[in-house]
Amino acid sequence: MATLEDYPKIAAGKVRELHAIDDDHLLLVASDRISAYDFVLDSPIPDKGRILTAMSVFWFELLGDLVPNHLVAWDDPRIPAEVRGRALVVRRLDMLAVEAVARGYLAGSGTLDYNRTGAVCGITLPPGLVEGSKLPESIYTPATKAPLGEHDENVTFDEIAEVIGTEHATTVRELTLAVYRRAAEHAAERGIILADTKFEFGLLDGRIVLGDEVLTPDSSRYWPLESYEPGRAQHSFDKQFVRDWLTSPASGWDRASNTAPPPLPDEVAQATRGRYVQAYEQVTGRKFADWIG
Ligand SMILES: C[C@H](c1ccccc1)n1cc(-c2ncnc(N)c2C#N)cn1
Repeated sequence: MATLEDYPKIAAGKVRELHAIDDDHLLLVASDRISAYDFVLDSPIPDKGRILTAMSVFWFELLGDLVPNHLVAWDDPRIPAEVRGRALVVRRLDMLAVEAVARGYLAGSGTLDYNRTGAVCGITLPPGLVEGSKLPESIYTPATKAPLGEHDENVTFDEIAEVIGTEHATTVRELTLAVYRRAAEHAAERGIILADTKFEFGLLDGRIVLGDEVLTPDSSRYWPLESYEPGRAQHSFDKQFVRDWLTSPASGWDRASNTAPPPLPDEVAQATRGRYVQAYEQVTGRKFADWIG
């Protein structure tokens, strides 16, 4: 059985790592780390890596008829025991330099751009929209990847086409919107608003293939349908307990101080685990207890 040390680390994000298995395969590892307010917290959320990995596997299977993907295996002897259930064997792709974002609702940087310009990524939106507004139709709002810890930069379709070519830029836009719309419809039927999501695509033998994690609460905004109310920041399905505790007097933390947040109380970490489990079971109809690792 392989161990993680056998696989050289080739990339690291805030909460994930990417290792090389061989020339054609990578190991995509999800940790139990959680980030909030642009900080990676000291406190892990038990099983977060396994839950989000199980979610990606579900979505890859559900959406496989819309777009080919890089997933090779999730239960495989190449996966070290220490990361089993929170690691995927994936095909090595030639990644396209675009953060392929689809938005069905106005939030975050989308609201910021809209308030400044009336548009997002060059797409003019109707007047009168507010934080959380549902858009008349979902839109493609690509971004360029920023260095670790900085926010990606929203750009226009033409700016992306300059970088990856019009043909690939067009295919990425079509796939991003089609996959998001299908996923958002599935989630909405199960009481979860998928407000937006970010995909990464790569080339494999000249074909465009969906990579990375997909449609997880780390790559998407998950809002509980029952508390949806345009005009304010929406409750995060998974991160709201963490945000509420960190911004409460109980934490003793001052968000404006730009100092690292304190560790979470166990009950906040456990309640957050519960929200990830609930999101998984609500979206997939599967029991997390049945997942490996
Ligand atoms: C942004 C993301 C990342 C993940 C984990 C940690 C840091 C970054 N990433 C994914 C690849 C990548 N490269 C080639 N083939 C692939 N199949 C993938 C994937 N997935 C490169 N970077």
